[in-house]
Amino acid sequence: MPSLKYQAGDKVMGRWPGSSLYYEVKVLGYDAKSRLYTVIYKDGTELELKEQDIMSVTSFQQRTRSRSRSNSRSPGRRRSRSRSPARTTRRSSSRTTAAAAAAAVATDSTPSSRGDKKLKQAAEIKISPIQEKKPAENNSNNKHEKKEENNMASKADAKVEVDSEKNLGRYNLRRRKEDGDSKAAEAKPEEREERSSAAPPAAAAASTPLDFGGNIGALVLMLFLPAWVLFLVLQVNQKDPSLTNLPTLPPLETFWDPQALGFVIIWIFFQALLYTLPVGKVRVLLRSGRRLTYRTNGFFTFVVSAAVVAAAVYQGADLTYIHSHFLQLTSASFLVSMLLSVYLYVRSRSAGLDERALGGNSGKVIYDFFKGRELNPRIKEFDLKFFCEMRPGLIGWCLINVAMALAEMKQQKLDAPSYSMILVNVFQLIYVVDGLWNEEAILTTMDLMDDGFGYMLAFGDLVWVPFTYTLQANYLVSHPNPLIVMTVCLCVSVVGFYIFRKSNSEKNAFRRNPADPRLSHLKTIPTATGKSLLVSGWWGVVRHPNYLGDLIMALAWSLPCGFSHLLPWYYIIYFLILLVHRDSRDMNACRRKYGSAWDKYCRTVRYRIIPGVY
Ligand SMILES: NC(=O)C1=CN([C@@H]2O[C@H](COP(=O)(O)OP(=O)(O)OC[C@H]3O[C@@H](n4cnc5c(N)ncnc54)[C@H](OP(=O)(O)O)[C@@H]3O)[C@@H](O)[C@H]2O)C=CC1
Ligand SMILES: CC(C)=CCC[C@@H](C)[C@H]1CC=C2C3=C(CC[C@@]21C)[C@@]1(C)CC[C@H](O)C(C)(C)[C@@H]1CC3
Repeated sequence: MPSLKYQAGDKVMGRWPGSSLYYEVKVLGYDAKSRLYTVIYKDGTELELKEQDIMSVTSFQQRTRSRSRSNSRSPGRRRSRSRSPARTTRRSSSRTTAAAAAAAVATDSTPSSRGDKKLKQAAEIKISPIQEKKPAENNSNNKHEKKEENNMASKADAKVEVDSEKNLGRYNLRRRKEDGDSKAAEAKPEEREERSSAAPPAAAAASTPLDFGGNIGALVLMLFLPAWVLFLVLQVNQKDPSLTNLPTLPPLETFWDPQALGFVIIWIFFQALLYTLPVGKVRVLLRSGRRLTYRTNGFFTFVVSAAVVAAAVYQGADLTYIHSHFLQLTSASFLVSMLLSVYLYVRSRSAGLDERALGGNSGKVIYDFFKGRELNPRIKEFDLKFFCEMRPGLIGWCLINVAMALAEMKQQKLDAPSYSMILVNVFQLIYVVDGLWNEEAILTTMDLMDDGFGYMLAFGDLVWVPFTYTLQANYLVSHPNPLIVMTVCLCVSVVGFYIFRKSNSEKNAFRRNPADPRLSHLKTIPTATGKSLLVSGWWGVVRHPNYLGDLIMALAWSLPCGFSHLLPWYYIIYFLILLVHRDSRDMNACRRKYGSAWDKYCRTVRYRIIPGVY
């Protein structure tokens, strides 16, 4: 390994996955493809580690010394750390000693005397080979596994058993059964949150295999997506929209309207202002040693926005401007999303390695620009990705829908919006308000956890969502459709929403606090990161029950538009493609994160989105 930081045979300190504990390890080799070092612990346990999880012994000692010095200077800053799954605070057990653990050093901010004691306790790790399980044991009904996992969830201070899975060279961490107590269940919510977030950092220096066909695919998408939005926006005004009846391109100057740009900017700044107000709960996401705080005041923002818009209408503002200047508003938003993407790319060049997303850190300019390099770009505490995903476009979606209802009344000379328009408005309003009400759930989604913030999300949040998700309402303005299947629409919507909400809440609650007594009936699979996977309940039916619910809702949004044209059905077709692709991206990401535990989950829960079909 000539040009590598660590050479085979080097004695170094290796971080234990999912924790902040470092152990003395010997480097065995390096795999250039996966960019992982194979290291061996003193007892013979082998693991694969990223470069940033390894440190030379000297720099480790310097770091530990300087930390304990600064800690002894500022005792007020000490805090008890319970987030690591490998961390234990219990008395030593004769069954739980390991040579590897003897070298363990806690790197957290504890004074050295206490640190030594903690060290010993942290060393209570048992390393034993996993038995190859018979297929029957892999079954989700395996009570033993369930019990073990429940213990794991409910004990922040339980001992950890490290099992080596010989065939794959991977490891599972499991708490031991007999260590039952309910400390974690009693812990304060903030503490629980920290604990359940104890996964290894998602950000890393290395990149993952390229999605979307790499540079070329990203370039094609970057050109295709705005062109497609333009196509839809022009199509929806056609009397008879169809793939064979293409719209004519308007003169270039019609795209540009400074007033429309002004409105877009005012809307974004207004949303940004509301986002910064100190209202709502503060949520914490732990990422590569950083504490990221999020203020979840989405619902409040929605209510204030609605009140301000209502007041403006009362004062004589004409919301139908949005319908009549739709093209200009779309191009203005596109311009803003482009500028934002360039800003994001430029600032990502100075982002630290641990602040970059795995997916957009390939070194290929176009691909990285598209996917986004920085995971959670922030201006001070202002999180750009979280804000863009949850505020201007999402709330703008409802504003546009209301404008379409008013435009329909104006165009069709109606005293009230049509039933079809009301249903589309109400269904989508519920979807958006639900998203804002459960805003903290977004912190466990792929976008926040794994994807960088670049063109894809900037364009998606600011252009795609507000200007294409409103297509059904926009279509109804000039294509009235008498509603004959009201009850069917309502039933489909309720079923979809129920599945969507229940499954998302189940996963979110589990990720926030695996020891939640309301989830104690669920079966889980432990993984080497310390996090577990739900294998019963909604997540035992299919691997993405939330996508299933979302798709069923999408059906309910198109039904009120009737069957005269394909255009209002475009959303469900697009959404199916998006979610199938998203599902495979997530499958790959989870396989990388959880290794054999993920394969086991997939063997147990065979279908991805639609039970019995896919
Ligand atoms: N309207 C729209 O345009 C869109 C809506 N959505 C909706 O947004 C929501 C979020 O979607 P998305 O972020 O894609 O995906 P998910 O919310 O499904 O998040 C996927 C993550 O959940 C965790 N996970 C997966 N399986 C399990 C399991 N068995 N037990 C516990 N955790 C598990 C994994 O992360 P980890 O283990 O690290 O926690 C995985 O990476 C969905 O409801 C989706 O329908 C999504 C895209 C577009
Ligand atoms: C084609 C293209 C540019 C794709 C970009 C994808 C984005 C449009 C979507 C990625 C994930 C999203 C989510 C929502 C909106 C669409 C995007 C941004 C979401 C905010 C909608 C409301 C839901 O309740 C939600 C909060 C679960 C959801 C989160 C994911």
